[in-house]
Amino acid sequence: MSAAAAKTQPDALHGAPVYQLSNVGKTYARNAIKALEGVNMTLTKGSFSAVIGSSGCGKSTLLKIMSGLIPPSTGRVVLQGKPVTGPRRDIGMMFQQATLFPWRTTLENIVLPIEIRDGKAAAKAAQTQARALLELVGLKGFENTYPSELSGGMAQRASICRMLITEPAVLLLDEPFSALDELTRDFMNMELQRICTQREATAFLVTHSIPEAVILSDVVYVMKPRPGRIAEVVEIDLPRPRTLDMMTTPKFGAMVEHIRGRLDKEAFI
Ligand SMILES: Nc1ncnc2c1ncn2[C@@H]1O[C@H](COP(=O)(O)OP(=O)(O)OP(=O)(O)O)[C@@H](O)[C@H]1O
Repeated sequence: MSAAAAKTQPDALHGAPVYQLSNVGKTYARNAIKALEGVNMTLTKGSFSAVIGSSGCGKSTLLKIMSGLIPPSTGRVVLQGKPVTGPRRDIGMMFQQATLFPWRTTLENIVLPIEIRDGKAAAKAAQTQARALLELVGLKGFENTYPSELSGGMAQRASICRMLITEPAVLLLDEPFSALDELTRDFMNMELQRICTQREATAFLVTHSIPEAVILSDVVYVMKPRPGRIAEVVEIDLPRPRTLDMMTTPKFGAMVEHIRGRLDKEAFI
């Protein structure tokens, strides 16, 4: 077998289970498309997982079900011991675009989830925490800046703060840095790793990039389409913290090649 350890169930991750998906399936009633079938997955505390697969294999459907935005047709999703039946406070999400409100300062954008949830006074009280988060992501001094004055990478870093302000148990990341140039994206991925490690966050990333999945993850789920399913679970046993230098090592290359070989051709970038 190649350097990538192909297994049906990862055993290097012994943390407490945070997210548990059992036999999750989804058939869209409108067109009877079976978008997902028999998905079983356990994310453990502090682990970083990525899902990779060709366009239309069900990645977004999986993320929507995990976040409680849509219900599964079959199976169960349990987060921190409670079934996910709708959007939840302990789930943080991040998307491709930063989606900051242009009329609010960086600080005001970051405390917005608190304001929506608990009101203006709570949002004001959360400003101290927001300032600490801005420092964590290297945006100290940009508290009163408006989004139009931030670069793409800075805006995404502000989005990370907005996601973290509610202290979610899990981070669901839908290609958060795909709109950024390659250098910024690599840098942001290392930042993401640092933040996740520091906060012991459990993260789940949807990506089209095999190297990105490998450099960030403890486990990579390879999906196949029609019906969308997990074809293989690949454990990534590179040491932590990961560094960009690792991407040039033979071991990293072997893992990328292994996953590439498991994917349909249209998944390549
Ligand atoms: N709301 C919907 N109604 C009906 N069919 C849908 C809906 N959303 C997705 N599908 C179908 O379900 C399948 C999986 O779609 P999904 O968006 O989950 O794939 P994906 O892996 O995220 O794709 P991409 O990488 O292109 O974003 C596709 O065949 C798609 O056409």
